Amino acid sequence: MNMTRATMKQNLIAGEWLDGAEAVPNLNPADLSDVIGEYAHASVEQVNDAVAAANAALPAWANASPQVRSDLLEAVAAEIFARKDEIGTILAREEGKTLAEAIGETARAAQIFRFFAGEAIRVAGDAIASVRPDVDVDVVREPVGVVGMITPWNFPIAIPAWKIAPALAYGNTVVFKPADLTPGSAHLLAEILHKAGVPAGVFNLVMGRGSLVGQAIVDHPGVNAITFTGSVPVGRNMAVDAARGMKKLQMEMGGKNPMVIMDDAEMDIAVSTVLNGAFFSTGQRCTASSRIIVQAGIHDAFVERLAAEMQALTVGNPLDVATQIGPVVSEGQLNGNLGYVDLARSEGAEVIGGERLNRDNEGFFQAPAMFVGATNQMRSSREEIFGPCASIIKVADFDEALSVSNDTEFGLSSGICTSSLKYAREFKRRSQAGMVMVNLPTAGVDYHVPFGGRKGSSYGSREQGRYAAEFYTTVKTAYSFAG
Ligand SMILES: NC(=O)C1=CN([C@@H]2O[C@H](COP(=O)(O)OP(=O)(O)OC[C@H]3O[C@@H](n4cnc5c(N)ncnc54)[C@H](OP(=O)(O)O)[C@@H]3O)[C@@H](O)[C@H]2O)C=CC1
Ligand SMILES: O=C(O)CCC(=O)C(=O)O
Repeated sequence: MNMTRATMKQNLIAGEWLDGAEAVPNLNPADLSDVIGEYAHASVEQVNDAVAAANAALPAWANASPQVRSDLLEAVAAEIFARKDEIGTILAREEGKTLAEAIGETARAAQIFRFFAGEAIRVAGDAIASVRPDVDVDVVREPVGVVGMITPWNFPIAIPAWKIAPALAYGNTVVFKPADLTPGSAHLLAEILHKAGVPAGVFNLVMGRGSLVGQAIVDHPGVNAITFTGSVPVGRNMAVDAARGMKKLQMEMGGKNPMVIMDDAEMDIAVSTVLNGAFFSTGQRCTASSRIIVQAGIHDAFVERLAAEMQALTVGNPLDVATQIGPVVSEGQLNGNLGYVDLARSEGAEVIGGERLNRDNEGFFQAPAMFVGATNQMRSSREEIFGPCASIIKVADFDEALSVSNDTEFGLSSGICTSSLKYAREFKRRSQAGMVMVNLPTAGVDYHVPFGGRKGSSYGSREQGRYAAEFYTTVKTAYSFAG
């Protein structure tokens, strides 16, 4: 590999760009001959330095005027917007989603920074009458402190944006570890924050493996709060470690999201909703529809239409404009997906699609898959696959559809396609999920409203929108007696 130190992307610690303990090349999952860059993995000592810098920078940033914080976030938003094609191209190359999806995600990151530029100047409290005479009670929101952030590879700029923007808006300082598979978009975001003038130590980037760099952040006594998005197993262990250190914690994890198709659904809407929700972004969305629960009367016609349209999807290089489905993010993830395809078959489902596809330069391509005739008891219908695979489960009526849809350890997103107001209303009320969609895909959410789930999918308060303040601020109740 013809790489020089000059191309290496460094960590940002205390306002300085620094080499790490080792430099690791990152490859394009669609084309293994494409080396996107060489990224510096931070050492544990560097994590300690980043936490120290974040603590040192905290008092000044927490007391900076809201206008200063707002201006910074606005500048970051403007720069991301201006460079969205360039950033989107790196994102598509490192993660594998299509260029259109990658540019769309980048624009969404910019919108998130712009939204929190506004929120920074809207931090409000309460003046509450005391039960005692001549006593005033003020309830104010203050920053939580140093926030450690650990993010996954599947939304490598939007998820960091929806953690970093509110953290900075509310006066916190940040130590951020992006996913090892997708450091490129995170590094560009760090460059933009630095260029926009984020004070030294207020924002720190430490790249590297979760087991080392991520764990060092979670275990560090100088970190006050942890926000994590990723898998359930990693999240479970992290929760124990964070609780041991008495840290505030927010976690968004997996899903096995149901999409109910009722007999009275509009067929075009049902098919396009499932194509998008189950297979776009290669199914690599925690909000992806992975259990399609179909009422008996529409089942066969729906399956026939969906199979035809799924098989017509163009799988290929994300940089080709004709591509609708890019590669799986890594060989490990691809092998996991293929294992679930075999499992579904062995459990008795009829598998349509799902095979590995050979393309130039040994990319990790897989045909989207439907597991027809699945039951909700099959492991392939219960465990998160995180790939372009959906179980198709036939049910008799609305009550069975609702019961199957809630019969899962997860509770992130759910949906129903129906033309009945009664079913739509009942589903919205009784679905055990944090986000419920009617005639819309389970994935693809707005950037300014709460995001998060229930049961095994989430822990702690919501991300995004004004609800993010719950995590990124702590409430102080101040009493005063004028004498
Ligand atoms: N609910 C939600 O909002 C979302 C949930 N997800 C979930 O994320 C998963 C896919 O993402 P994936 O990146 O594979 O998830 P992982 O849980 O494997 O990794 C997530 C992040 O945690 C890091 N990490 C791993 N081990 C540790 C550790 N011991 N201590 C601290 N950090 C650690 C990873 O580092 P490393 O760089 O080494 O991988 C990565 O940065 C899916 O299960 C998906 O459902 C994804 C997006 C959104
Ligand atoms: O569905 C979305 O828009 C975002 C969901 C997300 O963050 C994810 O799937 O990882």
